[in-house]
Amino acid sequence: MAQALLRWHDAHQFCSRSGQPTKKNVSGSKRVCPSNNIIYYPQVAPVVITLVSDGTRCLLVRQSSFPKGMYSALAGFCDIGESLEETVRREIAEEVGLEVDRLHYSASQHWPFPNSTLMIACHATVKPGQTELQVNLRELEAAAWFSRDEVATVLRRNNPSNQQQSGAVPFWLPPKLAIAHQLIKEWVEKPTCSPLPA
Ligand SMILES: NC(=O)c1ccc[n+]([C@@H]2O[C@H](COP(=O)([O-])OP(=O)(O)OC[C@H]3O[C@@H](n4cnc5c(N)ncnc54)[C@H](O)[C@@H]3O)[C@@H](O)[C@H]2O)c1
Repeated sequence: MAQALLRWHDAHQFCSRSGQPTKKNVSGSKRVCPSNNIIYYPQVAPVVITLVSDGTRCLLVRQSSFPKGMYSALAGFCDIGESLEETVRREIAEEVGLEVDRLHYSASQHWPFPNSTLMIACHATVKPGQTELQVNLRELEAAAWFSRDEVATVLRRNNPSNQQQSGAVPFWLPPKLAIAHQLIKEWVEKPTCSPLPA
């Protein structure tokens, strides 16, 4: 958190209107341009992270930038003018070609890597008959459905070095501090996170 704020100050040394140096206030909560009094506040970008389920399986994805073997939930930045629900539906359609049936909020987290984001975690369901993936390979390296048992096993042994030794688990999940981990754990532990359509 402190590092994220320091990085923001470092990147906002000059006023974008006057080009003059900006000044940090005493608490570090903003910067002001002395020549025109424009105030700059630290920015936080909203990002939705969604665990998609078809009722019995969940969808995990990987990007080529992820550490080797790691799979996670689907994340994406909110575009200007979008509601969180619209972002979730758009990202899932764009990245894996699925249509969201139901959606509910789980939790949120400030994530400072590499810049400040507010992660908004949700569970989404798709209809059981509509689970065929069309993976957007410009965004993702892979995406696949995993059963509750498979994910529960990986969560129990979620340490990449353990897995290299045992070779028993084919992938691993984000660490506990990441909201992606909490979202996946919640789905494994609470079957109500993925209600089937009535
Ligand atoms: N805490 C967690 O559990 C967790 C899990 C997954 C992702 N994340 C974070 O969520 C963020 C987004 O994840 P991702 O996988 O989409 O990331 P990404 O870094 O792959 O970004 C995807 C694309 O979004 C665009 N982008 C970058 N910054 C943007 C901004 N401020 N506004 C709009 N678009 C922007 C860029 O074109 C980028 O290529 C990253 O910062 C990532 O670290 C956190």
